[in-house]
Amino acid sequence: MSTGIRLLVGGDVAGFEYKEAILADLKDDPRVASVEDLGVPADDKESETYGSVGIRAAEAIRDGKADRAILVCGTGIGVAIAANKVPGIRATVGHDSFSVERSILSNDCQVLTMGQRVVGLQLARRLASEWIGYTFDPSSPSKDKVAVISAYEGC
Ligand SMILES: O=C(CO)[C@H](O)COP(=O)(O)O
Repeated sequence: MSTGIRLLVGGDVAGFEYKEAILADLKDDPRVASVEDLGVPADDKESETYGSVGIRAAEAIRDGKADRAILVCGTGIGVAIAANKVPGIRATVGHDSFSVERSILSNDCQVLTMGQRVVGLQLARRLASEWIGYTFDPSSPSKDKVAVISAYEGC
């Protein structure tokens, strides 16, 4: 089990309700050291698109201000595309338990994304909690596979 994760939770207007639910769930999770709400805020849900939320989250991780992020938009796709534009960041949509597990154990993803228009709320909450519980093993054979991507990016 991982401990002390500095977590970001964010999304666009289409992911607002799930973002709020996941934020509330993980705020008091003992595996999480801190949770920051990246928005969008309740009083200005149209303030940002999925692109800027995804990039902001990824840049914060790249800059060492957080360890991981969970991002929600309508499909999870837009925030994943945006976060993946930041070199060194590996983001993926995850809507099932196996993919969520492998996103850490195989891919060492720092960002999990989900779609509020795709999966039910209870599944999204459960997947978020499961994801927090996985830790990448740097001695596993997956390390060298992830390193191929990092080398391409120069990270
Ligand atoms: O899901 C989204 C992007 O992947 C976003 O929440 C909605 O985007 P739209 O369909 O372009 O409004």
